[in-house]
Amino acid sequence: MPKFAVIVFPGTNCDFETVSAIKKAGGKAERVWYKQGLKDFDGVVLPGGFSYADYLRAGAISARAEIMEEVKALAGEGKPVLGICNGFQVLTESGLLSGALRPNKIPRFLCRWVYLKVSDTQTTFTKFYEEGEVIRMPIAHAEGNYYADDLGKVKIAFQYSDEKGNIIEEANPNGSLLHIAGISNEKGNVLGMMPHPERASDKWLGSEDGLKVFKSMVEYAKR
Ligand SMILES: NC(=O)CC[C@H](N)C(=O)O
Repeated sequence: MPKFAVIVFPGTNCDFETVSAIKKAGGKAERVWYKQGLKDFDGVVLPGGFSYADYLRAGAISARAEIMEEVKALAGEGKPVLGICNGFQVLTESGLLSGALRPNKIPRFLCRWVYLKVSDTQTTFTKFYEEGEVIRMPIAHAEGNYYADDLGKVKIAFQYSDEKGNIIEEANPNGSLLHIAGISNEKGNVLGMMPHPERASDKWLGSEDGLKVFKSMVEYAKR
């Protein structure tokens, strides 16, 4: 059974839920304090939260922690690396994914449910979805407005949409370029997303649409 490290920085707050979601998806998962090493893991998840209280820019300080060198090495080996919300911010700040997460268009913290269209089912984290599938999960961020000068090095995995999958202005909560909610690297083994799939991993949470992100990742890591 593949084993995943869920990295905890000072201020991370979605680590326990993320561990539960990975376990529910059939994997093993452990919380790993950022000062610990990353030995014997088949993949890494950088969970959401307020690491270093979003000081400077969200994710900027965590991205410079030593453990990120190990995460880069692991990504280079083709292993899965998933960044959720603050984790996505850490991935762009560390250069593992290109682009940046700017403050939301209306500069305030947004906490609500959104619809997403699955735009790419070829990544390590989206294989269990159908092309164009519309899913529902929560967002909770102040800096989620994805921007990149050049989209040449990324693939769009998730886009904000309406209930029917239409990519319209009103469905974009934060002003992100091309309504981007999640992107991956070219290989598809590093993915960052602003919405929280772990908060949509059980019916009693209001949706279990996010579970397939973890199932896809676990299945991939079994190979
Ligand atoms: N839920 C989160 O991970 C929040 C990320 C970050 N603290 C922000 O507000 O943008």
